[in-house]
Order: sequence, then structure tokens, then C-alpha cells
Amino acid sequence: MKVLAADGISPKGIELLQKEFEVVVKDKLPAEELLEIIPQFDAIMVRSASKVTKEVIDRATNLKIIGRAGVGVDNIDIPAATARGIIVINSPGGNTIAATEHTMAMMLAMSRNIPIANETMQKGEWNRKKYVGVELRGKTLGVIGMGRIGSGVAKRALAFEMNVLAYDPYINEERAQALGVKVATFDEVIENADFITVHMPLTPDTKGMIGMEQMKKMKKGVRLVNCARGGIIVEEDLAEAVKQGIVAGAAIDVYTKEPVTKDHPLVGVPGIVLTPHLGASTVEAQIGVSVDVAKGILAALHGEPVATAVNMAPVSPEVMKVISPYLNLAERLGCTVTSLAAGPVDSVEVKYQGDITEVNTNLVTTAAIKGMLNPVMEGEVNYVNAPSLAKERGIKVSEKKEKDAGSFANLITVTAKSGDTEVAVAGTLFGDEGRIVTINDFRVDVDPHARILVMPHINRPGVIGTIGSIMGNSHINISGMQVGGTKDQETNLMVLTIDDDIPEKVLASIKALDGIFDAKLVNFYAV
Ligand SMILES: NC(=O)C1=CN([C@@H]2O[C@H](COP(=O)(O)OP(=O)(O)OC[C@H]3O[C@@H](n4cnc5c(N)ncnc54)[C@H](O)[C@@H]3O)[C@@H](O)[C@H]2O)C=CC1
Ligand SMILES: O=C(O)CCC(=O)C(=O)O
Repeated sequence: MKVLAADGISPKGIELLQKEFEVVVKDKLPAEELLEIIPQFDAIMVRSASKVTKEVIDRATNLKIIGRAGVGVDNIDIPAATARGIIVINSPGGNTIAATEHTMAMMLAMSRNIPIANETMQKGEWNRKKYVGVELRGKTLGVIGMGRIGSGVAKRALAFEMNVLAYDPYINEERAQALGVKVATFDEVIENADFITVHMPLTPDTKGMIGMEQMKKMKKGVRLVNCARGGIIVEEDLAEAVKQGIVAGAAIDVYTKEPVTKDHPLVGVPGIVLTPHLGASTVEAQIGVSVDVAKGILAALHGEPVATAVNMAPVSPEVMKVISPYLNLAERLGCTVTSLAAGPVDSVEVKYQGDITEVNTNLVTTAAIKGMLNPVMEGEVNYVNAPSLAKERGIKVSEKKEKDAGSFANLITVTAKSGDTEVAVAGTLFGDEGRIVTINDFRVDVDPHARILVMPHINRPGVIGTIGSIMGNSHINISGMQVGGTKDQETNLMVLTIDDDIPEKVLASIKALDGIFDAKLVNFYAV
């Protein structure tokens, strides 16, 4: 498999990928070249310079994953990727400290006139009176967007003895109290803060959130910081407000259009400090995001889920730790029900029993669906497209939970309905090892690997021996065997583990045997 590492990604992550894949490194990648070469690649890693547009995605016939070595994914067309089942991942925490510290640096640089003082000194000037600044201590900092970076800035501002007013429609009071900030409305923040810093993504709600109208409501001498996304503060309005003295100063790292050229409205305005999107540019952050995304790409290319996927329901690391051993088992249970079902599946129920009921099991259910669809679908089914593919095929998916798992510590039962018939397969974990423990009413103990041949048959002497002879004569090695009974003892279920494929003719001859009710092959290599 081939990975494209664009935009000057740190070598640390690239080295990890090179252990398994061919990695093509392109520090500068013009849009036309990206369009031309993208069909070769299974994965792409980008920072913010490369735009992974719908046009790129449409041409990316082999692409399975897009990794954004950073937080913001606004340079990636996520709906287009999702529609194609391409996983999009980012590194939510890898550059948090870098962006937080850059915000503090920008606030200090602006309030103490450091950039202009340096610039004039480099020219041999000594302007002590001209560059008198203001202190942070005792001032009110308005933080809009109290996520990872906003909270980090608030924490550091408190250490500078600032008062912090925070606005975030999604923050709860308890968390704000724990951080030591005062929760406020948007209007309270803009009317009362001496410094305002924004830390949210650019969305239809946040675009242009601070324009001339809001700046006019702000305190005289207010200073603004934007190290989040260009466009949250209207650039033309900010330039005008600083020129007119409505806003005393601004420190900006991000722009509506990057790279910025000389004719940008914010360039050359005295009182505005500009950096060229340097928030994440520290050695540590670039190693962090590169390694995070490389690990995600490795997992995704091995068919495993990635906790930082942005086009799947998010899973916290704590929940992931609990559910990850079950994912493989659930896939194999899904694969088994599809193979044993009498026809196309109309609905599927995934029932959880035992300790696993305490966490969100959506991803485990997705794993079961992935396992159900992969053997019967042409393209690749993965954690991103499995739920929508099931929906497209009209398969109703439901979950059920029961605390009591009987004699097991945990149990997952996948039940598929096809017309009037039903197949139920249950599995459990013994340590980290998955086992199928029931198939319909039959109690078995099957390691779900390679291929299994599942045969309900009459409980009488000679049946098992006949099957053994047929397999032997066809040179098919049986590497495991289980016979499960039911309470009535009239029917048994034979499960043979076989490494090789079984020719259709041999399968037909087994099905035709007297005393064999059915014979179905489950191919776990298909999951
Ligand atoms: N300058 C740079 O190089 C960097 C910029 N960033 C940008 O910083 C921003 C924040 O990043 P994180 O803190 O990691 O994200 P986050 O997801 O942890 O936090 C975002 C916060 O914004 C809040 N929010 C969403 N809509 C809002 C609204 N309408 N009003 C107020 N709050 C709202 C959310 O509730 C959330 O708490 C992102 O846009 C990211 O792309 C991140 C890293 C580096
Ligand atoms: O890759 C970069 O330097 C940009 C970082 C950034 O803006 C982000 O992570 O959202």
C-alpha cells in the first residue's frame, strides 16, 4: 500500500509508516499535481496547505484514509469522503499546547508592543516612550470557545492573575467552575472584556461572529486575538476598527485566505500583530500530530477503527479501551450470521450482556454490521460506511442490553432476520480471545478463524464419520471440530474448522447426505 505525506509532515510519523508501506513525501504539492497523483495512493497525510476537495476525492480511487496532521479539517471535503467510505482522521490534541502557548505569546507581544519595538531597534532606533504597553494582571480576558485550546488559555490567563469570562454554548457550569472561570453570555463577554480571544472552529455559526457591530459594543481599549480560524473575526472590519481606535490592538495568526499577500486588509495596520499561521508550529507539536496521524493511518489500513476519526461517532479513549477487544469478535459474529442466514437479511439485533453494557457500544454494533456486509459486498465495508450501507440495503439495526450474562462474564448475540427465518450467533471473550458459544440453540466453543463449515445433522452414529471421509477424500484438512447438541438431543450441530476453501461440488455432496439438514460455509478471511 502507498501513502502520500504532503505539506512538510514531520519525519517521525513518516518513519512509522515506512516500516510497513511505501511513503511518497511531497513538501510542496500544487493542486494540479495532487489531482494527477492521488489515484495511486491508499492514504494521504496533510497539514493545512493541501486541499482535499471533492474533485481530489472523486479521483482517489484507492484512497481509504485522509489524515489531517492537526485539528481543523476545513481543508478536507468530509461529506465527499464519507460518501465514499473514506475515513477522515485528525490529531485533536497533538498541537493543543503549541496553539495555547502561541495565543499567550500573541497576547503578550501585542500588549507590550514587542514586534514593533524589535523592528525599530533592529533599525537602530531606541523608542522607550513610544512603546509603553498594558499589563495582563487584573484585566478581564473573554475566551470564546472553551475547548482544548480555549481552556488551556484560560488556565494560563488565571496564572497571570487575569479574570476570565468564558462563552461556549456547549460548556457546562461544573467544568467552568473546575477551571476557575466565569461562564457568561456572548454579549457579556464582548461588553466586559479587555482582551478577547476566540477558540472555535469556523462554522456557519461562528463565521463573522465578531464584526464592526460587535466591536462597537466592546470596551474602549479592547484587544482581540484570533489563533483559531480566519473569518471568525471579520478581517476588513477589524482593520477599520483598529485604524479608528475602536479596537486598541489585535493579534492574528489565521486568515480567510492563506497564504496572505501584501494587499490583505490586516497587513500594514499599526497595532496589529500578525503571524503566518504559526499556532501549531513547534517541534513538539509537529512530532505529536505526525505520530498521532501515522498511528491512525496504520490502524485504518489494517481495518481497525481509529478513535480520532471525524466522520464516525467519536469514541473516548476510556470507552475504546473497554470495547476494542470485542470489535473483532463482533465482526466475526456478523460474518457468521450473514453466512448462515437463509436469504438477504432484513434486520439485525445486537444484544449485549454483562460488563460491556456499561459503555457505549455503537462502534461494536458497527463492527458486527461491517462483518455482515463485507462477505457479500463488492467494495470495502469499513467503520465509516457500514451504517449507511446497511441503511441503503434496508437492513434495520438495533441494540439491546441486559446486565445479566448468565454463566458468561460478557456475551454478544447477533440475531439476523431474513423473512420468517432467524439466525442467532453468540460470542464471548475468554481473556482477549473471542469464541462463538452458541449458534441458534446449539452450544459450541468455536475459535472464529479461517473457515468453518456449519452442519446441523441428525444425532445418530455414522454421520460424523461420513463427513470426515468426504473431507479426507477431497484433501480438505480439518483443523478443529465441535459438536454441539440441543436439549432434545435429536439434532446436533457439527462445526468443522478448515483452512482451505471447499469446492461447491463437495459442499453439494455433503448437503445431499442422509441425516445432514444443511451445510454452510463461513469464511472469516472475508472480514
Ligand atoms: N493557529 C493554529 O495553528 C491552530 C488552530 N487551531 C484551531 O483552534 C480552534 C480550537 O481548537 P480546539 O480547542 O482544539 O478545538 P475544540 O474542539 O477542543 O474546541 C472548540 C470549542 O468551540 C466551541 N464552540 C463551537 N461553536 C461555538 C460557538 N458558536 N460559540 C462559542 N464556542 C463554540 C465548542 O463547544 C468547543 O468547546 C480550531 O478551529 C482549530 O482548528 C488548532 C490548532 C492550531
Ligand atoms: O498544520 C498546521 O500548522 C495548522 C494547524 C491548525 O490550524 C490546526 O491544527 O487546526
